[in-house]
Amino acid sequence: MTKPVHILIIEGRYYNHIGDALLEGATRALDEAGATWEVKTVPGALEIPQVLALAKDADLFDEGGDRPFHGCVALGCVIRGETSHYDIVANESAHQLLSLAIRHGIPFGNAILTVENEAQALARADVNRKNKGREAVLACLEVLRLKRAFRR
Ligand SMILES: Nc1c(NC[C@H](O)[C@H](O)[C@H](O)CO)[nH]c(=O)[nH]c1=O
Ligand SMILES: CC(=O)[C@@H](O)COP(=O)(O)O
Repeated sequence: MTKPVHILIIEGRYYNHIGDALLEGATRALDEAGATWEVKTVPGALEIPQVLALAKDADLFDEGGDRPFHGCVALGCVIRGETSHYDIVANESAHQLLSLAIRHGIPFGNAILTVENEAQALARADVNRKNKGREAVLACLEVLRLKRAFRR
């Protein structure tokens, strides 16, 4: 029997209520796909690429492993403040995550919201509205499907 797809969710919890909604959307989508997952929680978006790098260094994406991860989904929310810090957190988190994903062939879906205000964040996290947690899961699973197809 083939093992179910196993996904590493790394979530930044800078805004807890937004995080709850993103995680609900992501895990529901994984359930529907018959996938399993493990969640690692960090304070903010800038810690998410660090954890993905550490997981890669620990060989957790190695298909030969006992319980490898087949992909990664990042959840988080960056809301613009008064200073330029927003640009660093928003751009660096996305850039570093994509770089790691591409360099190491890790199927990856990004639901780190980058928004102007809380209302925009709520609309995008809410499972009954834009449901970006789900969108990131579906993107990750689609890249995994293509990765496997390329190897055949
Ligand atoms: N302002 C936001 C942050 N900032 C925190 C950083 O991500 C990081 O935790 C801190 O600089 C310590 O290294 N993080 C978010 O996820 N969202 C924000 O809006
Ligand atoms: C995106 C952020 O880091 C943000 O919360 C920072 O706010 P500020 O620019 O007002 O310090």
